[in-house]
Amino acid sequence: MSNRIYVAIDTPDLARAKAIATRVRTHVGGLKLGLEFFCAHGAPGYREMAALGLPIFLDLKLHDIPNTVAKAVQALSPLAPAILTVHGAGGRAMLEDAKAAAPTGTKVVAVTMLTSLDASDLGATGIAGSAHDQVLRLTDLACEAGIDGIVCSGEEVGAAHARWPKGCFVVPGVRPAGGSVGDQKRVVTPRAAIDAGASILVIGRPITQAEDPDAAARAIAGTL
Ligand SMILES: O=C(O)c1cc(=O)[nH]c(=O)n1[C@@H]1O[C@H](COP(=O)(O)O)[C@@H](O)[C@H]1O
Repeated sequence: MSNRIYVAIDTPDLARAKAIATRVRTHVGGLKLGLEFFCAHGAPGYREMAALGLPIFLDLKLHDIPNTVAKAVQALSPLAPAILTVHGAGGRAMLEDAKAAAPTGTKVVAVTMLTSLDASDLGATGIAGSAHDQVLRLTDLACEAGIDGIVCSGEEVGAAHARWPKGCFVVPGVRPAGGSVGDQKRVVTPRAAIDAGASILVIGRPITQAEDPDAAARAIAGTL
């Protein structure tokens, strides 16, 4: 089975982004470029990273009215990312239109509940109930909208996968045992996420902030 780790290249520094990607490339299955990188470098930076030869996960977490999201996805289409994120909370029509606008080879996945949030954060936004319930609600919505999968934490991925066996399940908020969690709140180990049904692991700081990113990526891949 191919390597399921996408390393999150969260930096505005293009030279550093390339250096990290080049160092870890043999131990990961792809690169994730998110808001920090894309706001700094846009499509030209994306293309420089894509030239390194690994699949690219473009994580822009699009969330707006259906027409705006569909036009944004269309504008990104020449980049043909392997995976593209939108927010599930954007609603069914937004998800359907995002998928319709995406190129055939691009998986569109919906963020359910950010891994940096817990139930009390959810309550503060006016949503009662547990993280588990919220993730499953948005999993059903994503499945019904006909997109390719969801993003959730390792705590919910087992239940979400059981509900949607053919979905693609992206799990960030992953930490090797004992690793610093930083701003993440719903965290599991890489092995636990895979055992529970994750299709793809997104791992950033445990690799990119390590003294030796190459060794860190190799060590994590070795646990899978
Ligand atoms: O969509 C994502 O990738 C994402 C969703 C989510 O709920 N939580 C989350 O952390 N992410 C991303 O996953 C990466 C996690 O980075 P680390 O916490 O450094 O491993 C970041 O690039 C986040 O933007």
